[in-house]
Amino acid sequence: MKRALISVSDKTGVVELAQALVRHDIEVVSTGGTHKLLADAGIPVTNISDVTGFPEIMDGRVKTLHPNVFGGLLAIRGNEEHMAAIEGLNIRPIDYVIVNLYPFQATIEKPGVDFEDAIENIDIGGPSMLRAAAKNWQDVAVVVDSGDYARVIDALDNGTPLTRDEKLALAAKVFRHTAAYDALISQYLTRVTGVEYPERLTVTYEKVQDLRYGENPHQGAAFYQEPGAALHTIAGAKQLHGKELSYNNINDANASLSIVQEFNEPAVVAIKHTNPCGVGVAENIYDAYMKAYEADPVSIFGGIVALNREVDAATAQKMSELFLEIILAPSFSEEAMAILTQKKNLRLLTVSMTPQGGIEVLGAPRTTLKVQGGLLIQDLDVRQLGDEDIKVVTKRQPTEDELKQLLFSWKVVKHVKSNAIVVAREDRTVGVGAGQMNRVGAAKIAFEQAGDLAKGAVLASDAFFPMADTVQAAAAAGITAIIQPGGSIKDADSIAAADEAGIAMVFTGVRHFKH
Ligand SMILES: NC(=O)c1ncn([C@@H]2O[C@H](COP(=O)(O)O)[C@@H](O)[C@H]2O)c1NC=O
Repeated sequence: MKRALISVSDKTGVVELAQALVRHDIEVVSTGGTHKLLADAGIPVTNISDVTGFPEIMDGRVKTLHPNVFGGLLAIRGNEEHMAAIEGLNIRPIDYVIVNLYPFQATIEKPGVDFEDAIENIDIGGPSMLRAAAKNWQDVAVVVDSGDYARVIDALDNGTPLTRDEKLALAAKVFRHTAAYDALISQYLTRVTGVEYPERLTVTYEKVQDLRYGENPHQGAAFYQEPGAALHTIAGAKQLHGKELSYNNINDANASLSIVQEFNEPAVVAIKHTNPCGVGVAENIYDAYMKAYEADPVSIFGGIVALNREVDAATAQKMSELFLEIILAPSFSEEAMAILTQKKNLRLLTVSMTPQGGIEVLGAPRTTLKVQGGLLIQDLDVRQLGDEDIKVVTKRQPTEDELKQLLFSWKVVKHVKSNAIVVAREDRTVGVGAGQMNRVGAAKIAFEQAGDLAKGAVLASDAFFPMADTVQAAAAAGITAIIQPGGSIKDADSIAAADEAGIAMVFTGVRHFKH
């Protein structure tokens, strides 16, 4: 008689599976809680203690860890020595293993999780059984995912046995599962022990969805999320309407979210190719949108717009006049939904607006960049300016109004690809120069876009000026105040150029490269 061992924490669907096994004369063996559930459902089930000859001990820390179990799992059926060994010891083969693990992830995601509770939720016996069965995959069908129960039931009921490929696929799934489980434990303990950049990086991501393609149609792609990805991240966003998100949509929406989360006041960000083409802040979301729109009415076309307040009817109406790929906001009013859902292709996403770098389960938020043969990983750039960072280096002090505009432009320039220059006026960008190989080139693009609006505007630069040319160009364009990190050996030249033009310039001592 064949044997199945069932030991599951998540008991979804397990009664139906056990019924099918029993229907086909397969003996079911189970551990405490699973045994009780199956017995209560009227299913004949053997207690694991009758197999091991031991009671479950130490609050379940040891229940299946026994040669009578592992011999039955690991014996290669075609190996005479193996079979003689287990037979001599009165160990019976186990042909099916259905196991899922203690809920470690759910435990560490509980607010204020207790360390002892987390440790107790590290499953030992379950992964051991899964790995043993998966190693012996040709002889043991191993099921870790309740989504695979239907196929096992079908195999039994319809006489379509699991194929070699299916059994190998089930085993591969097990090793992905146990590897991810251990990765999560190691990440948690890495955080608890305060190790910032461990000697070995063990991370795990879960698939959210396959994507139609990557950055270009000839590239395959999928979207994965961090376990417990928080609600305020793009992975935690909820899609209310529209076509499936694309690779570029997700990347752009992420960029828009990162910028809009910089602001506490009502703010709107329009994004093209991960760079902001318009950012506006105001007392209400409609005005903020109009500022972001007017910043660059050309580039916003086909763009992604993030708002940090509920989208109301008036703002929705205005946005519906344009072709946009995505609108992302904490919420949409009913009227706004009625207006925007008329646009079939427009994607509507809700995301909570907790500032970036908010609650994280597995430690400080980081950014990663895949390079050939490796991975660059760094802390997220969440450095905010304090009063102590602002150093006026020119003869002229910025006015209060200029300082406000400088701080606004500084928040934006941090999110623009380097070399980055942002030209801004009253709480809106008017020119953005992104991703240029030289700084003055980025400035020229920003001035050209700003046109006459550059006169009397302010300028932010993500890194220092290597020479005075950008300040001279700014003076010619009519810029009145500049914010930049400082730190060039030629700072004195830039300061002199600013003084000559009557420009007020502040150094922050903070650089915001973004590549
Ligand atoms: N210690 C052991 O020998 C052991 N054997 C199985 N488990 C786990 O116990 C859980 C099922 O327990 P129960 O059937 O009592 O509800 C499963 O998640 C299984 O992975 C064990 N628990 C933890 O390590």
